[in-house]
Amino acid sequence: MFIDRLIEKIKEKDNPTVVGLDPRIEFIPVFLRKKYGDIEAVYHYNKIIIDTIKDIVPCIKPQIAFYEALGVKGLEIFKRTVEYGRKNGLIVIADIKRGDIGSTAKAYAKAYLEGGFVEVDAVTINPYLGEDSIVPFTDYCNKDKGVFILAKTSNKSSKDLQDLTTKGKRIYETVGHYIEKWGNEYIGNYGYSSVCSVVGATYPKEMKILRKIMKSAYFLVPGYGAQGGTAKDIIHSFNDDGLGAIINSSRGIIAAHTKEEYKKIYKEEDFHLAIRDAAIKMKNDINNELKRKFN
Ligand SMILES: O=c1ccn([C@@H]2O[C@H](COP(=O)(O)O)[C@@H](O)[C@H]2O)c(=O)[nH]1
Repeated sequence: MFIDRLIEKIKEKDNPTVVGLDPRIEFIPVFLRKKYGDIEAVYHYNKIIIDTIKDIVPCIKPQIAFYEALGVKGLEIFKRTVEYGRKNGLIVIADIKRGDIGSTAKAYAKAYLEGGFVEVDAVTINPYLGEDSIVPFTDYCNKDKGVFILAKTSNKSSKDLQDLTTKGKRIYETVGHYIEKWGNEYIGNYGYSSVCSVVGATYPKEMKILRKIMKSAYFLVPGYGAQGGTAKDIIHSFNDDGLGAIINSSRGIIAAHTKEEYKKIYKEEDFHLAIRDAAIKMKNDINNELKRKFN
């Protein structure tokens, strides 16, 4: 089951974090761009990142937008990146945020969870269209796949719709109840479901509320680092068993080498060492906070 595989990887690496592979050309060191050209360099940059973090991190989350923006070649690089990550033992969550009527959702699910385009371990889903747009994806939870459904997103405007109150509940709370219900039939050995949730690091108060509503949904928590979320902010995404969440950072890790503090230490050819340092720092910061809370 997807959720058991995810939890076992997190335990094996003692690391509840995920590295977001959201490449921008300007992050890629010039020596790689010169060697491969701007677009192909994206693949080699990703490959070096995967080689650099695969022994410490359980999971990667490539964001499809950054590959689509590069055209057909970009999509091909997305596919090769996913395949390279999985071949190297990493769990891959494709951040595709799909949401459409059931018959179309079925095609999206086939594209990503059955290998029509590329086979990943899990995808992100937007629940705005309701249950019949979700079921074509959750059906794959019986086939070792996972689904992460947006509940409270990390962006400032998430309040516009998600914080509205209807029937006495915020929309994000209602979504939380639905996610818990949709996940009931896919509970694994650790008591968590392969139907998971997305909750932004930038909303610790809402996160605490959602943790109470969703007892068995694992949380994917974006918004750490570049968007301002800290180890203290994300701590309520975890349950008392020390499980329940995986925290994402994209720019904060894959662009670490562009920050002054690392530029001082590493030359361009060693950019991957800055990325590794940043990934280890994130792991330690979160684990220290977890120890403070649960020990
Ligand atoms: O609520 C959400 C849902 C998804 N994201 C995605 O996560 C990463 C965050 O990137 P950073 O560079 O660490 O800010 C990106 O792919 C978003 O599309 C999110 O930020 N918030």
